[in-house]
This record gives sequence, C-alpha cells and structure tokens, in this order.
Amino acid sequence: MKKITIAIDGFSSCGKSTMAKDLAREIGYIYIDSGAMYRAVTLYSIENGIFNGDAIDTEKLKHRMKDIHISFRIDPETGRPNTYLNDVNVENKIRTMEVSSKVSPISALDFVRSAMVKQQQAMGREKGIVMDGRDIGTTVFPDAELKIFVTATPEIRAQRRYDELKAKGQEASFDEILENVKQRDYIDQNRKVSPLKKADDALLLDNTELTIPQQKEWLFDQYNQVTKA
Ligand SMILES: Nc1ncnc2c1ncn2[C@@H]1O[C@H](COP(=O)(O)OP(=O)(O)OP(=O)(O)O)[C@@H](O)[C@H]1O
Ligand SMILES: Nc1ccn([C@@H]2O[C@H](COP(=O)(O)O)[C@@H](O)[C@H]2O)c(=O)n1
Repeated sequence: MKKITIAIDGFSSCGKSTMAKDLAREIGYIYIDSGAMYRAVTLYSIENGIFNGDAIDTEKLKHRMKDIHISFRIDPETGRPNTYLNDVNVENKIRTMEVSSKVSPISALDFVRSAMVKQQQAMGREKGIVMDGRDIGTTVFPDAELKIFVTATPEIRAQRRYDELKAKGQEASFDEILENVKQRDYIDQNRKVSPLKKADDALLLDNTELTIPQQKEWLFDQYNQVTKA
C-alpha cells in the first residue's frame, strides 16, 4: 500500500502522542514527537547557561545550535522511541515541569524553528511517518495526506497530565499543571513564526469526552478512509 504522511497537531497534553504512537505502531510507520525536539533544545539551554532566570541569551543559543544534535532511538524494552541529546538519553529529563515551563519561549525563536523544521522534513522525506506537534500540518508537511487537529478542555488536559505524573510517583500540583497548559497554549498560538493553528484541511477532533480506545478507533478510521479512497 502507498505510504502517506500523517500530521497530528493540537493543544498541549490533549493526547496527540498517545494517538500518534498507537497508529504508527499499528500501521508500521515511523513516529516522531516533534515536541521532544523543542524540549531537548530547552534542556540544552537550561544546562548550558542560556537562561538567566526567564531571559534567554538568544545570541549564545544561535551560536550553539550547531552543537545541538537530537536523535530518536527505540528502547528495546518498551519498543518506544527515546529522545537523545548529543548521544545522551534525555527522555525523562525533557518531561520535567522546569522544561515544560521554559519550552514555549524557546520554541518561539525563528532560528530554533527553522533548524527543527529542516530536520523534521528530512525525517519525513520517504513518507510512512506520523508526526505530532503544533505546526506539522501547516508548516512542516503542508502536503500531508492526513491532517488532524486535536483539542480538549484545559481542565481535562491538566487532569490527564496530573494523573500520569501521579501514576509515575512524581509530585505534581494540578493548579501548576493547568497554569502551564494554558500558558503554553497562549504562547504557542500567539508567536510570530508558525503559530499553533488548525490547518484549513485538517480534521478537528475534540477528545474531551473520548476514551483512549475511542480516539484510537476514530483515527484509524480516518487513516483507512484516506488510504482506501
Ligand atoms: N482520551 C483520553 N482520555 C484519557 N486520558 C488520555 C486520553 N488521551 C490521552 N490521555 C492521557 O493524557 C496524557 C497526555 O497525553 P499525550 O502525552 O498523548 O498528550 P500530547 O498531546 O502528546 O501532549 P504534549 O503536547 O504535552 O506532548 C497521557 O497521560 C495520556 O495517557
Ligand atoms: N511542532 C512543535 C512541537 C512542539 N512545539 C513546542 O514545544 C512545546 C512542547 O511540546 P509537547 O508536544 O511536548 O507539549 C510546545 O508547548 C510548543 O511550545 C512547537 O512549537 N512546535
């Protein structure tokens, strides 16, 4: 069967990667979490003195971009991709609240976006890819055959993230997570370069009331409709 490109965008913590990973595994496609790449740049910035409080030394980061190498490798135990920053597995480190609170201002920088978009487009050159993020259907793969835009209420998204952290045994504050979700949505939607928005030809999915199996089935149906048309 001819391979296609699948772009899944939407608001933070609404279930994009859960859906994208499941579909990719089922249909044998590559899965790329583009948010992990922006998180890795943010982690590098935190660890290399590019932040002074919330202020970003953009000139320093611009010069350091050539030293930031991001890759994904499949964890043989879980079968899931882990994010590597300069050959070090940073999958857990990039998911902390510290990174979450600093990632959107880093992602708003034009030189960061152009470097990430270039790598993402190279990863998708052969098609057979499911990528999730904020600008995949609008900027990275504007010609993707299947585009989905996912949304859910901020409260349900924060609750899902809170439950996830609790299940992992991590300390979490619901209010802090809700605030972070809202703040990231605001910055992502209002930045100058490739703001978060639904592509005109994307299908809208509000999964506030859906279970994980229900949204998986919905996505699989959309994939079948596009590939069997
Ligand atoms: N329909 C759903 N019902 C309940 N929980 C869900 C649903 N979809 C996803 N989740 C859970 O919500 C949490 C966030 O999901 P996920 O990480 O897939 O979101 P995301 O949109 O990729 O987030 P981010 O933008 O931060 O990368 C996870 O714990 C996931 O298991
Ligand atoms: N295509 C993308 C993907 C992500 N971002 C930014 O990264 C942040 C973290 O992404 P998650 O998917 O892990 O939540 C997100 O809030 C965006 O600021 C982006 O700009 N473009």
